[in-house]
Amino acid sequence: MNDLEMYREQLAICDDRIIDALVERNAIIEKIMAYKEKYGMPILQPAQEAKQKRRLDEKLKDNKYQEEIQDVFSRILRNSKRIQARKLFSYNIVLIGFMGAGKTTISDYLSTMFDMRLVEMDQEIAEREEMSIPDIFATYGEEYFRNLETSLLRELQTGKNCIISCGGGVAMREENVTEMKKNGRVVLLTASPETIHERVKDSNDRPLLAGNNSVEYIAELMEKRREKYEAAADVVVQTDNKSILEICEELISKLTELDKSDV
Ligand SMILES: Nc1ncnc2c1ncn2[C@@H]1O[C@H](COP(=O)(O)OP(=O)(O)O)[C@@H](O)[C@H]1O
Ligand SMILES: O=C(O)C1=C[C@@H](OP(=O)(O)O)[C@@H](O)[C@H](O)C1
Ligand SMILES: [Mg+2]
Repeated sequence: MNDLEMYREQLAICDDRIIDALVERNAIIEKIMAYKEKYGMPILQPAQEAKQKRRLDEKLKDNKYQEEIQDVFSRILRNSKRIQARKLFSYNIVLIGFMGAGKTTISDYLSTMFDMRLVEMDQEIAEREEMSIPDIFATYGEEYFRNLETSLLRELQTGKNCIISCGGGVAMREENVTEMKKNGRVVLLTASPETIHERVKDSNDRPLLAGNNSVEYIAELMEKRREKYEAAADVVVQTDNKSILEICEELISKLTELDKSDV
């Protein structure tokens, strides 16, 4: 055997060790998940994730291949998140609720924590139309926007394990709710009119609130929509005075409870 062949054999042995380590690592991930479930512990532990990262940074500080190894670990972490997500959610998570309830914020956080695909409907529509939501309303009218929402939602039913952040009006159409439920569980986020007002009062990207941005108007529109939101929801998470992490934990635990009661 010449040297080159010998090195190639050594490389193959190394790869086998990496595979064995990854299999072992993934099995540990599953054990951690089972442990958290058994003892009712929070699934998302950003502080632990940060601690793990600090440990790696320290360990690789003077390593010649620091950048390359960090890159591999970022993928390993992403894949661990996917393993968790696939185990927890075999469906789309669809967030609905009034403007300012936190659909965009919560979806964004969840998609990062579980490395799940995220579709922010407002953003997707604005990108496709090459126009902001207020401009779409002003140029083509609300009905046109609502039709775009319906066709996007239909299109999204080909996938699973995706987070769909709806615009606040999406759940008002019955046909949209039928679409959401094909592959998804529907999570309703709620907040009081006062909280909503506090959250949205300085924003200009919600045409329905332009010139109407008061607690009274919000309360009135919310009341008109309430029945449809509640009818569409599989689970409800109230968000007043709660942190993003608390809301996400509650959402996860309510969804997993729902799955247990389904079987
Ligand atoms: N739980 C929360 N606590 C404090 N502020 C929040 C919370 N959830 C959302 N926000 C803030 O409220 C505003 C509206 O949130 P957003 O996610 O855009 O709501 P939606 O998509 O439901 O309209 C944003 O500025 C966001 O940072
Ligand atoms: O409630 C609504 O009818 C709307 C909510 C908005 O999304 P957010 O709920 O994310 O603000 C956006 O889709 C549009 O301005 C209409
Ligand atoms: Mg939003």
